Amino acid sequence: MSPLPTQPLSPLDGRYQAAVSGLGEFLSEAGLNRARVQVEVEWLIYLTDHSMFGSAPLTAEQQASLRALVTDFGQAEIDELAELEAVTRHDVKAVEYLVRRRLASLGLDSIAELTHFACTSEDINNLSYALTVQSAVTTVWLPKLRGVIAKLAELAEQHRDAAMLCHTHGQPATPSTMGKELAVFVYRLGRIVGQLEGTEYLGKFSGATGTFAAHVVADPDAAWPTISQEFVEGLGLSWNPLTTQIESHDWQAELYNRVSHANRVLHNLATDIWTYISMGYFRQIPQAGATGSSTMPHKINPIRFENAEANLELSCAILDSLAATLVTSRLQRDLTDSSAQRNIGVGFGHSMLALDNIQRGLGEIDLAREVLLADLDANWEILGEAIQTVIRAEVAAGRSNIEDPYAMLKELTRGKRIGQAELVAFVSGLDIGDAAKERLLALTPSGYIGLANELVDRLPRA
Ligand SMILES: O=C(O)C[C@H](Nc1ncnc2c1ncn2[C@@H]1O[C@H](COP(=O)(O)O)[C@@H](O)[C@H]1O)C(=O)O
Repeated sequence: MSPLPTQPLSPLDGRYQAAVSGLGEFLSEAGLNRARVQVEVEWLIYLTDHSMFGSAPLTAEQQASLRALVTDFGQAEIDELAELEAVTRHDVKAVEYLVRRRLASLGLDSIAELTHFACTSEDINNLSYALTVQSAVTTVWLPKLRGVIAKLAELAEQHRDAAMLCHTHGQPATPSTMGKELAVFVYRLGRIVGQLEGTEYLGKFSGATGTFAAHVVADPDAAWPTISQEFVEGLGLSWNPLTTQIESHDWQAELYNRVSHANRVLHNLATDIWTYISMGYFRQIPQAGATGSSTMPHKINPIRFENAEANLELSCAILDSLAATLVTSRLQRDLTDSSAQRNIGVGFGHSMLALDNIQRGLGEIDLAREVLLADLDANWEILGEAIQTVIRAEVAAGRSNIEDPYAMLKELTRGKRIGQAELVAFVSGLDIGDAAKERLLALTPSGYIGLANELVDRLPRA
């Protein structure tokens, strides 16, 4: 057997590449290296703009040519960095050397020694991770989540009035509408999106042990904490003033916990829709050319929701691990965070893939209203709650003397299948006020939905 050509080991880089490719723009190694170049370049521009260490501000053209190193970052830079790193055995040093090489070719040798000035690698790395994770979350993952929420909100609105038998403990229970049940997920996910929108992306820029030691020795008079704050905030990040060598990663733990929380709510959605499909409440729309089972030709399987379930679990496993481990680093630093952070994209990738499958799955189901109605009609005993509650209200209001209405209805309905006729006969014989009796006689399982449909209208408008 001849060996295969090099293969991607992760399915995210193989069969699912198209669904997650937007994340690779930021959370891949190349995305990280491009951000590292950006931070190095911006620090050079900051130092020269402030004429530090005898430098003079670069011309607008020179600044643009430096920034073009970021915007034009491509395969040539990726290959060159790999070559440089093979020698340096240090990924950030390789980026510094790449920038220095470009300075030479741009005729900016005079500022070469300001490259990576007073920086420890983490000064570059933490800002690069904050920038790339921020971009991935705000421009790729959150929009995908918002797309799923919008689709769910559309379905909630569409099925606002579709009465449905509920199941608590898997047993028939007081009905709702399918719209309201979907709206619950819209509301839950919307809250988490709100929290995610408030994420603080923190950055530190204070040298080898977070003390500005090299900075102060190089220029005792400069206001280094202010410079650090200005620089970090200038990149669109929040400044972390007090750290060891590494940014403490608390913002990352907070973010990944929230993303995991969103994943878990989506998992609940996926398993609920799967269950509704298996109950016949949702019908799967056949896709032209698709096969359900390789042997049972009749089948359409709910594979979109099953794929989502598995990938949400994988995403949580990775993001939970990151959230749990990134917040500790021995003394002033160990390198475990660096190794772990290389998997941020994998954590988001599995979630992104799940979102893609949920989005597709939601577009391939139809509500089977007749099944919903038939199920409601087969379970008149669920009106036991309505009847006992109305009797109690009548007793409280002095219009009835019935003793222990709950026990009475329990006797009639518990563990039994009661039809419309038995319930009508039972209600007709009740000694309660006329208006209440009329209300009960008019009640059907599909009409016993409370305010379920109106509750859908309480969803915040997008
Ligand atoms: O500014 C510094 O570099 C300070 C230095 N701490 C480090 N900070 C950040 N990166 C470092 C550090 N040390 C190593 N490396 C480089 O990390 C890379 C680890 O590679 P891999 O195991 O593939 O994740 C790999 O490229 C390593 O070379 C310290 O001594 O405190």
